[in-house]
Amino acid sequence: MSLMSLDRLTVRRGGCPVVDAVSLQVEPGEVVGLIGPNGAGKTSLMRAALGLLPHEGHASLAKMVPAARAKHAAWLPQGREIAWPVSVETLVALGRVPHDARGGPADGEAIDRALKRMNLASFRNRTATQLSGGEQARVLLARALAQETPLLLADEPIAGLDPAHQIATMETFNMLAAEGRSVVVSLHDLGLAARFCTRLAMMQSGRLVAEGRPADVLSADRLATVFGITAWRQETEAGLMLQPLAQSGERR
Ligand SMILES: Nc1ncnc2c1ncn2[C@@H]1O[C@H](COP(=O)(O)OP(=O)(O)OP(=O)(O)O)[C@@H](O)[C@H]1O
Repeated sequence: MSLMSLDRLTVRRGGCPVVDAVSLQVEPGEVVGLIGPNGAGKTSLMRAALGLLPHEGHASLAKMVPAARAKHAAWLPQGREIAWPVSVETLVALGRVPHDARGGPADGEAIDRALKRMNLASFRNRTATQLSGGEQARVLLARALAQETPLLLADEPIAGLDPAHQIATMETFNMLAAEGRSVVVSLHDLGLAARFCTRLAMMQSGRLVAEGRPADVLSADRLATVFGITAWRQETEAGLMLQPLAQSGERR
């Protein structure tokens, strides 16, 4: 059974479709990378999919009542503002609000798992607002992980993380997929998208222009016409290795 289903999802802003009739299914065990240049519509697509933006077409999550949706899908938005000077543990515990365990052992275990997954166990008692930008980003992702939902939607979760934590975060997404959960993640790092996503959905000007295996989606032609770049690319046993090299000037 699909964890998320979009059928001709359309979002209009100022009369223009910024998401244009996108259809996408997400099955259990997938890490779906949403890629595309700035302004392609990635954030709008995820927000509309969650019912956070007015839209046309069908979005399965948007149809759910909020209490059920919060148990089904966690959301990590692009904005990383932490408003209150609470401890890291308190902030991560907010991820348990949709569940009914009322601070019992099940909540404690979920919080521990999320802190461990984001390598934050030693930060547990630190004040969240006093952490570095990258550390705060990891805490907010831990809060989403503590929700322990079948589906996680994350908007540029590795932006601002150091290389080790970027890789660790992508590995965490792969671990969730191995457990039968799924992640939809927007990314600008095409190299990490190629290596760690099981499937890529490429957007351009609101439209889904390609979808499938990273090695198929990230063709030299699409890198030129959608992103305006050339790249070194090689298929290996570990997946597609890709390094952007230069602007190609061919972007349409
Ligand atoms: N509140 C708004 N009002 C009008 N237009 C908007 C609004 N928010 C976004 N847009 C427009 O919608 C389009 C898609 O924006 P969106 O944020 O979904 O793109 P994105 O692919 O996530 O971009 P980025 O990679 O830069 O984060 C852009 O052209 C943007 O200018």
